[in-house]
Amino acid sequence: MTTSLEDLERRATAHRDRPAYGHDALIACDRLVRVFTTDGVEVQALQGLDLLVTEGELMALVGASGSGKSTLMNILAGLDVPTAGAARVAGRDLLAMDAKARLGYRRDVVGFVWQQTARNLLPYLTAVQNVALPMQLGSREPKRKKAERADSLLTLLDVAHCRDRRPHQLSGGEQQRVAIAVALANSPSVLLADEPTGELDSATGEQIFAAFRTANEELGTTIVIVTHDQAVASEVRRTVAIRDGRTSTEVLRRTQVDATTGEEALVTREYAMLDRAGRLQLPAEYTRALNMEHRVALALKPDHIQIHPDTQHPQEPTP
Ligand SMILES: Nc1ncnc2c1ncn2[C@@H]1O[C@H](COP(=O)(O)OP(=O)(O)OP(=O)(O)O)[C@@H](O)[C@H]1O
Repeated sequence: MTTSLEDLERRATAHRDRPAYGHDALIACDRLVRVFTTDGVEVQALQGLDLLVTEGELMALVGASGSGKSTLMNILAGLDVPTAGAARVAGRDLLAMDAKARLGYRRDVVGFVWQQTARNLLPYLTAVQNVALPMQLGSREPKRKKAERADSLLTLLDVAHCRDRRPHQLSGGEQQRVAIAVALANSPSVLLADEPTGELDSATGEQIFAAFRTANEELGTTIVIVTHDQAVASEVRRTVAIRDGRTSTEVLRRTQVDATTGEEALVTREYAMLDRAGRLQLPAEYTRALNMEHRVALALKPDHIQIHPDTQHPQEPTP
């Protein structure tokens, strides 16, 4: 079959008119690359990472140590700049911001909660003073309004009783809940949290996760949590796994109501990410189970693609 000039023109027009990648996402990372060079040695922390997060989502990022999670979080937090690719958060281009725009971005667009409780709060300020501080640097609201907002955030996160205490007079869990209130002080579009339950026991970790859920449901804040905590990862609707500096698989969870019994059940489904070049990362446990290495056999079916081990097609002898 030959392709006419009209066909080519039609295809080119359709391609041009397609909305840009991630146009309706709040966070859009497109082939993000971050290379670190130390003593002449290059480390590719991010190797073309694609990630879309929609407004109002509460999602988790998981991955082995060194897979690039913190590198990604630092970029999204405006603390680091990618080497290549594109990243947009709430309409801001993270590669094109000058120092002033970056400062405004960190103050007004994103809030962050770090694993080390000590990094989140100033030790010589009380809880309510810690929450009020970003507001003083940020919005031009009257002082009374800011004080009211600081108190209502502490109440929302169930730490109103800690109002006049300094961080060392708070438990680890209370410190993290106050830290979430600080991160929400300037009503950011996105709240980023890097291992926020990492230093806490599992019961306290659950309380912290409940605080994130409250922030997401009550204030509509979009939340991205990096976690090793399986309990947190399995409570969110979407968990994205990062492997070798790329997003590899994604687990989506939804509640399904049985039509006859009316009972609710949680349905979980795992997906592999298809990047814009058509590359697919198969989960390591799948490829290991079927001894898939180097090459797999593909077959296109009407509604799916089959992937088989390369047993019928032995490897070409290497020269
Ligand atoms: N500032 C830096 N200079 C040099 N290499 C770095 C730097 N930051 C990170 N790396 C390297 O980049 C890779 C990704 O690191 P990153 O901290 O993003 O991983 P991670 O998934 O957050 O790991 P962990 O779960 O252990 O925190 C690692 O190989 C790390 O050694």
